[in-house]
Order: sequence, then structure tokens, then C-alpha cells
Amino acid sequence: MDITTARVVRGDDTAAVDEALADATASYLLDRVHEAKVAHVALSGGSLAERALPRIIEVSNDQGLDWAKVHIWFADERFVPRGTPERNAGQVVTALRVATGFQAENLHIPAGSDSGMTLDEAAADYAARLTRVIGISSRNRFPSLDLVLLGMGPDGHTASLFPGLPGTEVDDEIVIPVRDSPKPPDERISLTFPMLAESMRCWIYATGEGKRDALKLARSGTASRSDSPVGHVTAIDEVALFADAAALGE
Ligand SMILES: O=C(O)[C@H](O)[C@@H](O)[C@H](O)[C@H](O)COP(=O)(O)O
Repeated sequence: MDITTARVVRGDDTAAVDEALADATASYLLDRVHEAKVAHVALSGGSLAERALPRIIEVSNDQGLDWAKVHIWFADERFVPRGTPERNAGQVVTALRVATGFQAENLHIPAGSDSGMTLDEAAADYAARLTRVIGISSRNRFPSLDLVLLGMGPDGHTASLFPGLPGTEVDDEIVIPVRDSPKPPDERISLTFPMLAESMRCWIYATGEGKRDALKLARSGTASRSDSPVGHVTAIDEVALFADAAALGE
């Protein structure tokens, strides 16, 4: 399943989309924790981490989610020093402070550029951590996340899979180092297409008119992986699109 056949959850505006995403995420995490006693979630930065995640946490708290059973991963992170404002992790750490019972050791942040690791080493380290903590599926050597929440850029990037960069062609790695990102900072760490494809659910979050053209191209199914990365996200169970009227071009 990909974005061309995705379930579309439409909101009139950003607030409506945030509400729908929070309800759906809380309900899915409650189910996963009930069934599997653990849930592994990855998310990207931007408005998803800044605006949607705090609401997800509020609604999940209200519904009694035991955050001690939830692991949080990053779909991508910027390779800059820890603690600097450019890190996506800052917003996530702040939001998680009010997640009832959340355990700090279940927050899995990729290494920063101050870690002493090179970019390549940091990417390999994150892949090893995913494999160690989640395990690998019997079908192949990829770990399987329960849920990946992905933002998208006006250029059609998602995670740090940017149009035209070699990372969009990678089929055999869990995590890649990204160089020459068109959006600063230029060095990043990102999950890959095959890693997303091994996730149970990938939900794409798109709000605002700025996403309209990239979303239209992605949903047309006519663009290549390199031209429209977000158009090529797949998942085992479900790809869903949470979008407002402006992003859908209505
Ligand atoms: O690392 C980054 O530069 C951001 O995380 C970026 O990839 C973001 O997720 C998308 O551009 C969507 O951002 P918005 O939802 O804020 O538009």
C-alpha cells in the first residue's frame, strides 16, 4: 500500500487534522500495548513534533495509555550537536515530559555530531540500535516499527529522503547518512524506504497550502521515487494520509 491507495483522513483545518491524528494514534497505541505489551513508534520533526505530538500525548494520557510501554524513535534527525535548537529531538523531549510513565531509556535519539562518531558511524549505530531493541523480522533482516508518523516538505521529501539525493535509491540499508540536504543542515540521518516498508503502519501528516503541489504529484502515482519520495512510502498494513483541505487542494 502507498499514498495512491492510502486511507485519507481529511480535516477542514490543521486543528481538525491534529485532533484526528491524536485520536487515531492513541487508539492504535492502546491496542498495540494491550496486544504486544510494547509499541515502537518513529516520527519526523517539523510541525508533527512541534504541534501534533503534544496533542497526541494529551489524548493518549486521557485514554490511559501506559507510556512506559512505548518506545520513541526518529524517522530522521539532523547531524548537529546534541542540545542545539536545530535538533528535532528537542521538541520531542519537551513534549514527552508530560507523557504519563514514559521512560527516558525508551527514547532513542540518533547520535549528534558532538558524539565523536562520524556521520557514517552514527547512521550505522542507529541501525544497530533499532535491530538490537526491536529485533528483526523472520522474513528479512529489517526491524519492524509499529507506527511511523511522517511529515512531508513542499518539495516532496519525507523523513530525510530528499528528491534527487542518492538516499532515495537505497534498498538494502536500515538507516542512511544523508549529505548535501537541500534543506539545512546538510548532514542528517534517516530511515530508508525499505525500513519504512517493514513498518506496520506509516501515516503521513500534511497540512497547509504549501504541501498542495507535492501532495498532488505524490498521489498521482506518476512520479519516480527520486522525484516524489513521499509518494513512495509503503507499509505492511496501512499507509494513511492525515491532511487538511488546503493540502488536499480543496
Ligand atoms: O528535519 C527537518 O528539516 C524537518 O523535520 C523536516 O523534514 C520536516 O519534517 C518537514 O519539512 C515537514 O515540516 P512541516 O510539517 O513543519 O512543514
